Amino acid sequence: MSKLLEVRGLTKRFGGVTAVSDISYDVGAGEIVAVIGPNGAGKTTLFNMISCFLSPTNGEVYFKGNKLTGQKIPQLAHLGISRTFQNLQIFHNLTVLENVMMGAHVKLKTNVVNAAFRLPRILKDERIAYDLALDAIHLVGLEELMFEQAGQLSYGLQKQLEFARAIVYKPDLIMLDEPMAGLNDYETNRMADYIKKLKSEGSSFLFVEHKMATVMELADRIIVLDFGKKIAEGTPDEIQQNAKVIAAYLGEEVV
Ligand SMILES: Nc1ncnc2c1ncn2[C@@H]1O[C@H](COP(=O)(O)OP(=O)(O)OP(=O)(O)O)[C@@H](O)[C@H]1O
Repeated sequence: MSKLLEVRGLTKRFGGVTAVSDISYDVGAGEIVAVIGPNGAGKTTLFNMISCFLSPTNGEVYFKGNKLTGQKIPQLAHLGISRTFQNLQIFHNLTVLENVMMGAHVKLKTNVVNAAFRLPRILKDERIAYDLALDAIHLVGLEELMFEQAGQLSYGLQKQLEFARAIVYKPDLIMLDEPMAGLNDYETNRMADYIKKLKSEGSSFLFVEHKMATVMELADRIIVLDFGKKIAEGTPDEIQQNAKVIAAYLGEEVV
């Protein structure tokens, strides 16, 4: 499996606290990799460094063989990476369709001058954004709500909307920060189905998640953090039998 993402020796210190310590791993093309660990283990800090929201104290990340560390955040979409956040980042006063189209525009070349003069480029981009948005809305089954204001949706539907926005420009790597948090069992299963469907079409995922049943069901490989360090890496079966992981995190009831 060819390497899509390479994380090399990432470390982050906040004053005296080492939140992430010398973490390395890869994500292969078409692979689903989960990062798990107790609260405060460093998962979000690691995610933020990979997605260029935070500069590492040490270490680097490569995407498709090119250095990702140091890139500007808007560049990520052009490189083929998207991410969601623990706290939803959708526009409550815009419709579902407008929210998802905004996700598509991140990648399209539309700029303010083109938009103001309605140059042909913007009309073409609008059309592309609309078509991409419809595909993404269809995937998550929000067609009937696409003209509703996002703020009117339930939390579960808002999470589906955020997911649709993250995948709208068909990124190669989709980074999800706790995609199942706050979802009921039905919504969790639906979200898992979207992830599996996109994987079957070639997308790769890196996700942080606390719901272990989902992690074990979805992940090809799991990275386990504890106190900022990687204490294990392996398949779901290997991780469930790993004594260090059981002691630090999983506990006996999950295994
Ligand atoms: N901006 C910051 N300044 C100082 N310390 C921070 C900062 N961000 C994170 N930390 C510390 O780094 C450590 C790792 O935090 P992080 O949020 O990455 O953990 P996490 O595994 O994502 O936790 P959770 O599962 O609760 O989301 C914690 O000790 C946290 O207090």
